[in-house]
Amino acid sequence: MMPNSLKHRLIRWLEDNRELVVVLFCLPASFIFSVMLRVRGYLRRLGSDPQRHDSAVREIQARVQQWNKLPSQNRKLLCTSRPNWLSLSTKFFEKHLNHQVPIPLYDILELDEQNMTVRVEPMVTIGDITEYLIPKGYSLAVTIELVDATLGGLALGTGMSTHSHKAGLYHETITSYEVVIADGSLVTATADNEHSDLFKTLPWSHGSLGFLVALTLKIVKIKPYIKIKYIPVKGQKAYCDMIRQLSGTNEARPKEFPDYIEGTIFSKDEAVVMIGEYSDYDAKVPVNHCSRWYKPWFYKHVESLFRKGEKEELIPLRDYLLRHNRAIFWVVEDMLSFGNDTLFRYFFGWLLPPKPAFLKFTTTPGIRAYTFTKQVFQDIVLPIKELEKQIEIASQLFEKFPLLVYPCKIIDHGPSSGQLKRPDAKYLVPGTNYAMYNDLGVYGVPGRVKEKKSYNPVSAMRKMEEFTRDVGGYSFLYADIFMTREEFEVMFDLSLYEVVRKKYGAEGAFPHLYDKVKPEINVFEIGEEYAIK
Ligand SMILES: Cc1cc2nc3c(=O)[nH]c(=O)nc-3n(C[C@H](O)[C@H](O)[C@H](O)COP(=O)(O)OP(=O)(O)OC[C@H]3O[C@@H](n4cnc5c(N)ncnc54)[C@H](O)[C@@H]3O)c2cc1C
Ligand SMILES: NC(=O)C1=CN([C@@H]2O[C@H](COP(=O)(O)OP(=O)(O)OC[C@H]3O[C@@H](n4cnc5c(N)ncnc54)[C@H](OP(=O)(O)O)[C@@H]3O)[C@@H](O)[C@H]2O)C=CC1
Ligand SMILES: CC(C)=CCC[C@@H](C)[C@H]1CC[C@H]2C3=C(CC[C@]12C)[C@@]1(C)CC[C@H](O)C[C@@H]1CC3
Repeated sequence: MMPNSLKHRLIRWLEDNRELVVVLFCLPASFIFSVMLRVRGYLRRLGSDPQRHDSAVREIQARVQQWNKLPSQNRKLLCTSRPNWLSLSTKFFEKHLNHQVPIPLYDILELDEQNMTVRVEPMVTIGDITEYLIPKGYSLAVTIELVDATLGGLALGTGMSTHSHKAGLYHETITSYEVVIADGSLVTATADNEHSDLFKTLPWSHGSLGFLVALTLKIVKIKPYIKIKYIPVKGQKAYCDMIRQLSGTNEARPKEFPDYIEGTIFSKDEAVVMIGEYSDYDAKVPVNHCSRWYKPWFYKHVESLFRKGEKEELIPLRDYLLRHNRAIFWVVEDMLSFGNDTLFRYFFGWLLPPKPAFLKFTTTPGIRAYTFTKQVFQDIVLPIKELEKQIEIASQLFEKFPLLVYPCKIIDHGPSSGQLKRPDAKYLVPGTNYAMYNDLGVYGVPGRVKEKKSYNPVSAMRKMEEFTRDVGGYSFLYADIFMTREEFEVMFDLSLYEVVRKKYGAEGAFPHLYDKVKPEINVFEIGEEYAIK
């Protein structure tokens, strides 16, 4: 046993030298961890066999049927056995309190070039599908930027990308879900079959309605490059108006929209707006392999354009899609302040990013409390007409820049059409059935924490959530939420969801959505304890 004084000295040393610990321990360990996961993925692919899909699904059905035979007092609620640390959520849903069913479904089942769809098993990752589709000249209509996200997790959570002003949220690109429901039967839900109610409520359901065993997604034709134009803009109104105009929010809409739109807001008054188009090689435009290990972090490169001025570049498509991977947007900056220094990049840049799964795997209760009290990881879907207000409130509450803005179409599917409330009529784009929203991404250590100014994470986040509810927005549910159940039910429309839960026997079989996504820790208690007074 180590004496207490020595233990405290060691902890103190680790805290005072934490960047050294990140470089000498976290990054190499995370790298080895990633290699091990890659080898596991490779071995899994070697033994993969799409023909086995039906028998694997029968096995899942059999397990659910066995669960049904258990005496009711022994029946814990169902969830998948995917370990928590693999999931791209900041929370640790308490799987050990549930009955876990393995979903060993990792195969791409069928590419249908006629109908421009791909049928996949739910555990296929964004990394797998881009490796498969891009060489064939396709990509998903909404390709999320994190290689580890699974296509099933995104379907039952949500997803968005810089193409979402055209394609909408990820679930708008799903044409069918194959689901094992609570009695063990297999149903296929599409927009217009007898399970259309299930189809409408599976997005944002987080595994609270059944086990997803396959899904079919729309794909789009691509070109090898994205021709990207960076436009540095000064003045809040100027950059907000530009993003709205480019994404087609205003009545006077351009005929053609850019394929990709992104805004990175560096201060209240400065942003770089990026527009990208699919492109073939063009000798007149410089090529930037921006995802290579020695290249500046993407958002730093973008920031440098304030000095250099407007610019056009060709980025190979995969490099573009993974442009934010090495710095996890700007999350890594707060762990490693010198991570973007030239020398570090050339010698150690290949060690980045620390794998989110590794960060979760090594999270102790103390780190978990630290992560949600002294850091903020939030993506919030808000009406783009309120962009100025969003920036004002987020910067007041968190003092954290950059902020990420992705425009996103929210389609009005009519009354009671799923968990997403209908967009308010005042936000609808005239002459269309959709409103233009945007993701506002806030990531990292709030300025107030860095400067040791008073900061209460719970009241800050609750103010942000209140604003979100007031304007009819939605919080991404991978992130910590601070809402009570009543407030949650104001943000989301659970009317059809509750009907579907009853109809498909999910009540008493799967946890309720709110219970699935609320933080596993008492945020109010811990938030108070850690608040900077
Ligand atoms: C061993 C280790 C593991 C880490 N794991 C994660 C992780 O899982 N997720 C993540 O987002 N970042 C992780 N980090 C990075 C850490 O969160 C960053 O260093 C932090 O963002 C620093 O912010 P700051 O400079 O504002 O901290 P400060 O405000 O200066 O930090 C406040 C206090 O908390 C301590 N502290 C900070 N981070 C940790 C931590 N993770 N464990 C224990 N004490 C800490 C600091 O040393 C300091 O005493 C880890 C760092 C270390 C050394
Ligand atoms: N750009 C973007 O849009 C991004 C979005 N995200 C978010 O990350 C999450 C996706 O991460 P990922 O790690 O892939 O997914 P997760 O493992 O976090 O799964 C998300 C939810 O879906 C459930 N689920 C997953 N697979 C199945 C299945 N086959 N059957 C039933 N339920 C299932 C999980 O339930 P269970 O707990 O039972 O496993 C969990 O509640 C989403 O919430 C998404 O919103 C993350 C990064 C970027
Ligand atoms: C661009 C959009 C729409 C979303 C990007 C979301 C990401 C920034 C987050 C998704 C999962 C998040 C996690 C973390 C940081 C932010 C995300 C990558 C952590 C790595 C933060 C540190 C914790 O210890 C583990 C988290 C895992 C999930």
